Amino acid sequence: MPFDPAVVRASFAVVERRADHLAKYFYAHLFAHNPGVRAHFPAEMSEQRDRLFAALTQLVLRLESPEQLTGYLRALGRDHRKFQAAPEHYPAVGASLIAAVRHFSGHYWTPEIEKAWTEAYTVISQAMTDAAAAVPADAPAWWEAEVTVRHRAASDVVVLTLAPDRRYPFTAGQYLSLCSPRQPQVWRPYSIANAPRPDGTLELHVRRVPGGLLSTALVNDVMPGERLRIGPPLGDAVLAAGSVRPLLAVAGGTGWAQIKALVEQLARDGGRPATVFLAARDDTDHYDLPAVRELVARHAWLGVLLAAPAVGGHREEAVQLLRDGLHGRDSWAGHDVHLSGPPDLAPAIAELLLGLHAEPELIRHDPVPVTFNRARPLTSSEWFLDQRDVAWINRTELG
Ligand SMILES: NC(=O)C1=CN([C@@H]2O[C@H](COP(=O)(O)OP(=O)(O)OC[C@H]3O[C@@H](n4cnc5c(N)ncnc54)[C@H](O)[C@@H]3O)[C@@H](O)[C@H]2O)C=CC1
Repeated sequence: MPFDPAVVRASFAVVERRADHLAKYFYAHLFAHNPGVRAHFPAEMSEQRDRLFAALTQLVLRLESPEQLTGYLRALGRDHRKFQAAPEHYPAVGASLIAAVRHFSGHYWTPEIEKAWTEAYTVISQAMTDAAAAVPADAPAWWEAEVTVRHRAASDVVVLTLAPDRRYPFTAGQYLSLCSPRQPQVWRPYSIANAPRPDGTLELHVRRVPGGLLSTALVNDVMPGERLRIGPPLGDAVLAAGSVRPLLAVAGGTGWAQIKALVEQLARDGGRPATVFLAARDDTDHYDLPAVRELVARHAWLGVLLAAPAVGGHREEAVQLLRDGLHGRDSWAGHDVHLSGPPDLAPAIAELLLGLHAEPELIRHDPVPVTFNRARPLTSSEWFLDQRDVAWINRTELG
């Protein structure tokens, strides 16, 4: 490896708590030095700030094992064609990223650190530009897709059917990114909720997120006949090739979308024992029950357990119900495990299942977004003041 990941990580730890300021500085630097790039970003930048910057820094910080990231970076590079990202944009973004970290590092910044960041970023951008360049010239950077069906499945959830304008090859379990002309340049990921269909249509489950630009437009405003833009399929939380193991899936909320696609694919493949836990905030939040019942009625190998408290139940109650349900079995050894839901679900449920003998290499889920450690003290004096549990020596006991 040309650079030392530990150097990069240690240097980021110095500035991590100021991630908000870093992100602002990063975009200000990028747009000031490259005015043409501004048009590639949404008009409203507050939500965007966290995204690109967080994604970038997380990539740099995870570079310990570039071979693990290779597939991901390749997919990311192909996906970025939808932003009309050109090779010349990559050095511009890298320069602004490094300028931001340098600015907030103060006297901690050294030529060695700068070299490590530069080399780490080069590995990432090279992998992404190579991947974009390797895509056949006639392959689309994005697809146009018409909304053909819109079904309000719960007060804040819609199930959309999209018809892409060209063949859209994907594997059940993958997700795509979506953009509406109602919110230009705002791309958000959604799981494809079906196995590939002969008519090529795609099902998406969208919950309105408070303050969410795209989800609000999709749930409130988008109507059949409207056109959306979709990026290439992403993600590798697909069924293990050739597996005959029984399957356990845990879905929270609209995380059901991904699991539904996997169940459909299992059915195509002839079926094998599958247990699905479907968790929701409360009974009324189970939004796709007719489809769930139909799948269960049709496939004897499929069992679905609904876990949701009565209306008015707390989130903790919902989480506990799911945990109790999974504890209903002493061992999940030998199961292919798929987890899909809010960001904290996969790590929490994976940990619980490992305690119930699930095998780590058989657990699959989409990457979990990492949040910055804003609690990290800025200076050594802050660190000292932050230590609430000072282990004072109790002289009477000593005596
Ligand atoms: N729409 C889509 O295609 C997909 C959405 N997602 C994600 O799914 C999430 C769905 O959000 P909501 O419906 O608002 O979910 P939510 O926050 O209401 O959670 C749904 C249920 O999951 C369970 N749960 C949540 N966290 C848990 C934990 N730490 N341990 C155990 N159980 C837990 C609880 O039973 C909870 O009621 C979003 O974060 C979305 O990004 C994931 C994959 C696909």
